[in-house]
Amino acid sequence: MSVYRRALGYFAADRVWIAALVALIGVSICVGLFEAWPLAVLIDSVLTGQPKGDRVHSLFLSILPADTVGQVVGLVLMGMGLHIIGYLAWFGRMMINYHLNYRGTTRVRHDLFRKLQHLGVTYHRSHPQGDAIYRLTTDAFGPWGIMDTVIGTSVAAVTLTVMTAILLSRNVSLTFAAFTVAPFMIWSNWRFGVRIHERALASKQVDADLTSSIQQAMVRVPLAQTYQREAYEFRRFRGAVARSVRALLRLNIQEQLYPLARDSVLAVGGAIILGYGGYLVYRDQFVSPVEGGMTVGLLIVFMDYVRKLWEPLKWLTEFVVKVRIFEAATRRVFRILDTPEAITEAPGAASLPIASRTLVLDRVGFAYRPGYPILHDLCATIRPGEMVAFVGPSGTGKSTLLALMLRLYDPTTGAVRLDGVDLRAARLMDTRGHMALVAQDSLMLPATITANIAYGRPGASRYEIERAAELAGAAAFIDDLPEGYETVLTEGGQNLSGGQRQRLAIARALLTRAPFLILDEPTSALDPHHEQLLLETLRSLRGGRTIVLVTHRLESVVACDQVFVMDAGRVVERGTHHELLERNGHYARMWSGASGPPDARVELEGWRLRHRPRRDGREG
Ligand SMILES: Nc1ncnc2c1ncn2[C@@H]1O[C@H](COP(=O)(O)OP(=O)(O)OP(=O)(O)O)[C@@H](O)[C@H]1O
Repeated sequence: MSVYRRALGYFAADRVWIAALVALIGVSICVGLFEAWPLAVLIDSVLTGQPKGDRVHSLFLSILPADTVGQVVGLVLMGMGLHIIGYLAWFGRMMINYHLNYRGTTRVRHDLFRKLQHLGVTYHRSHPQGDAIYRLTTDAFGPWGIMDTVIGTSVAAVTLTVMTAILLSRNVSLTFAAFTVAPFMIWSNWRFGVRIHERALASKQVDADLTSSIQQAMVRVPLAQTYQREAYEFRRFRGAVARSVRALLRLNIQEQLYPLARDSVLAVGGAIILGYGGYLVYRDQFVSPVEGGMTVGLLIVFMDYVRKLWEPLKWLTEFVVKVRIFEAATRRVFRILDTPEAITEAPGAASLPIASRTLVLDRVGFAYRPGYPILHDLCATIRPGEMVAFVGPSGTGKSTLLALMLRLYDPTTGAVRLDGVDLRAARLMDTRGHMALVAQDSLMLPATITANIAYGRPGASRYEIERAAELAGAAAFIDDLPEGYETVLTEGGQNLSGGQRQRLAIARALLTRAPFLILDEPTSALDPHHEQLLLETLRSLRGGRTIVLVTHRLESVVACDQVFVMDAGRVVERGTHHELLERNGHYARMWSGASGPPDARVELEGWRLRHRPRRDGREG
């Protein structure tokens, strides 16, 4: 029950609209019940010249003029009026329905989107993107589905009860005759209505799979070309399209069989009413006339009601299945909303205004999975304005450590502190506001270069943006583009080279006012010329900003104030480049592995910088 209550809670703010909807539904029901009566009154009371004494006839006749022509015209106008009122009520209902649907679903989507944002990397790295998209686009309608089904079924129950009461009050045996088709109506509703619903959902799911498979295939085009797997990729695509077509065909068959079944049952129902009702009219009007007996007008009302039985029976039949489907979608939404967030802000978290601060890694340990630690007992102190580097073999936990500095994860043991404040006790926005990260993959947005650089500081001036681009070594290539800073990047920035993307990512970080610049392999895609430019920029920033560098290019760390050498998740050495060479340990071995024998390394350092092969001085 709590799922239903919670789902309906999304519409609590729309009570007035729901009340208006209920009122309009009431109008629709009344119009539906009275629609056939003007014709019945015309035939039974006006054309015969013998007004019937029952309440409905009396009601109609009381508001009509006394003369026959006036009554005929009045009844025709009433019939038209009822139709128009019925249509207007229907239109109002539909508009309120859409309105409620979109308002409620928008609230669900807002909650879901915010939650997906807060769930952060831990969640997103372990769940496919398509899953989040499906929940946001399709499952988000679940709560409205529940609301709609509850309203629709309640209306159906009321309509059916009132109709049955009216029919019974008119003629009991004909009412039973009318209801002989009800089991067939229920059966065909069950058989087709429910199936259509299920198959429509299945087809939507297959369509979602097709979309995501197309998206993946487009991403893989270069890979497929490189490894000549186009035929394989086409087979995958063909398979996904075939599945979609099969699902649609299965749906279409049911959609076309349904009206056939419905019309057949209605035809049988109409025939029963016409046959048995016709006999009753003949008996009560011609064989042995009886006051209050069956009349032609009443027969028309019966025929109309039998036709109208279909809709409420459909709602009642489908209720359980429909509501279950929407309940399942709603549960999928709530499951995300109820997922505990790995990183949360402590109640009363300390405010940490943006400023240069000392960053301390205090015996930090970390494991992605319990029992499999990546980092062990790691200590480091990074003072304001320093340029430090973490180096070490691939997979030793350097990027993980940077993620801990941004509080994308919390340490399993120990603490990361800014000026002595444990990041877990500080406001999350404040912590992250201190750090500008250039990650290994330079994520670009499908927007202008200006917008890409200014993403972390939307209010930056044109001068500041151009200055950041210049410092990152990106200004020259941007100026060479026909549309310069207004060049629109394609998805993922694929219309730029890897090195150009990397320089834009660096410009983006430089533009922020974050005191810490955290760079994960910032020169991996840069040519020697641009690598040197960047290192000069970093050196010039030293003192103003604290720079934390992760790199495999040891030339980049020569000028660092501290170099932390990591191995298997531990800091095994620390010091300046020269101190570490003196120690002749891990670092010295890494250096000699990269540059030659340790004793030749100082000379080599200068030589390598001078003689590195130049490819294209301007393109990374
Ligand atoms: N999201 C994750 N879930 C589980 N394990 C992970 C995750 N991210 C990284 N790892 C593992 O953690 C270890 C450290 O990875 P990390 O990326 O921090 O290493 P690194 O030193 O930065 O490597 P490289 O120099 O190659 O970038 C690796 O064994 C990696 O497989």
